[in-house]
Amino acid sequence: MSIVLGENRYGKAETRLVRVSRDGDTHSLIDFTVGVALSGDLAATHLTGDNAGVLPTDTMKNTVYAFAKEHGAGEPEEFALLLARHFVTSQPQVRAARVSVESFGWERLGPHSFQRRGDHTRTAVVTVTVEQTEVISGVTGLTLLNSTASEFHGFVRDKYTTLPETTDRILATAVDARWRHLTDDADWAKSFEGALDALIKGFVNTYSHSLQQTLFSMGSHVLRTRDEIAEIRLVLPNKHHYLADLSPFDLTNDNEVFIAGDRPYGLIEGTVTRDDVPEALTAWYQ
Ligand SMILES: O=c1[nH]c(=O)c2[nH]c(=O)[nH]c2[nH]1
Repeated sequence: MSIVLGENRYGKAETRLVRVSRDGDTHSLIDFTVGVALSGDLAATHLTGDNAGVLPTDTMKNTVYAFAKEHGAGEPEEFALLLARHFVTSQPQVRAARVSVESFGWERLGPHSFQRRGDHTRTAVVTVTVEQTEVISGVTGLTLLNSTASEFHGFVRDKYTTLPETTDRILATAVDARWRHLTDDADWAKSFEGALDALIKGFVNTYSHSLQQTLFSMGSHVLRTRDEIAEIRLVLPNKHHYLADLSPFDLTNDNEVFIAGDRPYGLIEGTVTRDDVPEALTAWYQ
């Protein structure tokens, strides 16, 4: 038996970047958390401690800030592409760079005043290898609720099943979605807004018999409306709302008073894809 080094990568996680752009008294704001992970010919440092091929993670962090000054931060996908391409083209031992960006929205309150938006976070993950580039955009924490138009019945029952069937329930989730682009060149802002709108419309306009059905409908709606997107992965927690039992107080409850559940929660996950698109790079699966 011999012991060998398996897959590895290294980088700087969660570099916090705020970039202010000044146009006279009117400022604009970009707020990113950036992750960099590099892989390639890095066996020596693991096997012998020879660091000749190791670009320090501290340098990666510095590069994020220097690029924000030199190039501006721009759209998350654009900034991630710039950084990933830089590491692959400037470091011969680096074969792949994965740059992730979480972008936090700030709503304008005045020329130089802002309010942090808490309703969702935009994400981008770019992987650049010597041969290929892959751009994944996404959203997390997009919380949606339909107070009706949701049923759940006809499911399997065994001796442990207690869940009552329902033809009218609250359906709520916090959407965590990632979608893979067909190319590395798009109007990223427009594409994101379009995909977000399609996800929301898909949720709102689906009469649901399960969160699984809603997932497929949301994903399909994105692919039908956005030609530049190859496939989409959705992770949807089922934010259960339980009907409160008001019978001890001689009160009826016609789907009006609910207990918002916390844990545990159902977790519905799925990919919706076009059947004619090329295979994803590994970044998709991480
Ligand atoms: O939409 C749902 N899908 C399920 O698989 C499930 N399971 C469950 O208990 N409630 C629900 N709701």
